[in-house]
Amino acid sequence: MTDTPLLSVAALTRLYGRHVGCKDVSFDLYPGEILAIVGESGSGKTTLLNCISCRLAASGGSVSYRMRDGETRDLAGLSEAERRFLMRTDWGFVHQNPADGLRMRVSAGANIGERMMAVGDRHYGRIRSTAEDWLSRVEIPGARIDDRPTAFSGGMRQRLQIARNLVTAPRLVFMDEPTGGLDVSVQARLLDLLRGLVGEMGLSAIVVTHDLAVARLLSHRIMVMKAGRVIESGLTDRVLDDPQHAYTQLLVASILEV
Ligand SMILES: Nc1ncnc2c1ncn2[C@@H]1O[C@H](COP(=O)(O)OP(=O)(O)OP(=O)(O)O)[C@@H](O)[C@H]1O
Repeated sequence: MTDTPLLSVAALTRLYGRHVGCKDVSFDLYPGEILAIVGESGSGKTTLLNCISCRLAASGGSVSYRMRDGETRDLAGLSEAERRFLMRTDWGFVHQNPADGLRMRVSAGANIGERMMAVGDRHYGRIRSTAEDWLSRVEIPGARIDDRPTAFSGGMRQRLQIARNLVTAPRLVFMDEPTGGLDVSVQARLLDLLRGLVGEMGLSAIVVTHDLAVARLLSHRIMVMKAGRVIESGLTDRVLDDPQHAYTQLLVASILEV
């Protein structure tokens, strides 16, 4: 990890009319760091993730990002084309529902290949062999390369979505409940896989989850949200083993319905 943050979020706020989505959220994310955002349903996790990742306009505050050339830019100042380029090349976004992050009507290989082509790769042989390699990294048999995701199980679809996102070696990956819709046994395997890949590639990630076990396994740091605000943050083990805020104590004790 370096001394310069990859991402800096300052006083980020999103209102829906008079209703608070998230308010005054500030934090830095360093290269190689995994941050989990936790909190009960409606606490503002998804709103915050979408504002940070430029999928939703903020009502106030700022997000700055250190680009590949080393320059830190305020994301609100990027042109639409620059923002799209950043999303395609330097960022990944893993949705809870794989159908939101995959193209369901094209083959598994093409789902991976498309991302490579978006960053300029045009060599068919290399694209296909890289796609094969990534399928095996996410434990999908190479023989399924020409199958569409519609023919895959939920767990396989999610693993394909992960491969599609990671194949271009993004520097920052956003994940919204990445194990959300899966059976418990499938979740555990997927988490192991995800943890291995993220660690191996030294990625930075922001993971939204209502599942503290996911936060415990994946993240270095945790931010606890309630009613749109961050009420506690710190190293994951510290926050989960010794929560300071009464709400976090309830969350950890699983007394809250999350
Ligand atoms: N499009 C919208 N219009 C109005 N209010 C919204 C909208 N989206 C979210 N909200 C409100 O903003 C608050 C935060 O919602 P958000 O979806 O970010 O929470 P969350 O923690 O991600 O919840 P969940 O875990 O259920 O997805 C909630 O009170 C929600 O009702």
